[in-house]
Amino acid sequence: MKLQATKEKLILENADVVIWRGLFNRDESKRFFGELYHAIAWKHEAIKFFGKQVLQPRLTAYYGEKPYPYSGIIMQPLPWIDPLLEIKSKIEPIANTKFNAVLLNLYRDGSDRMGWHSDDERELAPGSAIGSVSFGATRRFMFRRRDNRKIKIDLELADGDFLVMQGETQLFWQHQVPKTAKKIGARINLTFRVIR
Ligand SMILES: O=C(O)CCC(=O)C(=O)O
Ligand SMILES: [Fe+2]
Repeated sequence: MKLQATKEKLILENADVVIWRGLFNRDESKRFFGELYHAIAWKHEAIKFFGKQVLQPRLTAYYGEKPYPYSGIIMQPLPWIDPLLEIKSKIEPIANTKFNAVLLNLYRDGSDRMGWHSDDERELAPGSAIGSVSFGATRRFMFRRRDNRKIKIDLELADGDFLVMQGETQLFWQHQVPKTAKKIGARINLTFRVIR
């Protein structure tokens, strides 16, 4: 039987965040995780952090049609490959958006993470959707308000989940994937974007 994905709308002021739980079923998620793990040109990149070069606490890759300045580096895209196009064509009608690039993150274990940030680079089409697909280990995903960092919300992103952030979300909120002491396996995250 084909499981229907369920849609959750986050109740968050000055934000538009929707999560489709299990948009990719177990078998699809397992296949995509394996394909991406092997086919993606994962890199351990240095970024500028308070003027210093530091290695990112995760592996990354960037594919698509336009360069993207991110955390003090300019990421040059690699050309689309099949599994990325397959995922993109599944999520585009759901997000009602044509994406032209994807940033991928590989969290090798619980100590890999992504710190607080907003995806508000000028090169991102303002208000456009960011479509985030997760495969592998479940990780915590948190939002906090930019003008009052005590206001936080916490959710979990699991294998096959699809999260869409758009509208004013990046203007008012930051998000992060914190590290965890739990013994967990790898997670692959793809954030599809619209670059101007
Ligand atoms: O791994 C995630 O779920 C978040 C990734 C993210 O925020 C980003 O790539 O900008
Ligand atoms: Fe982000």
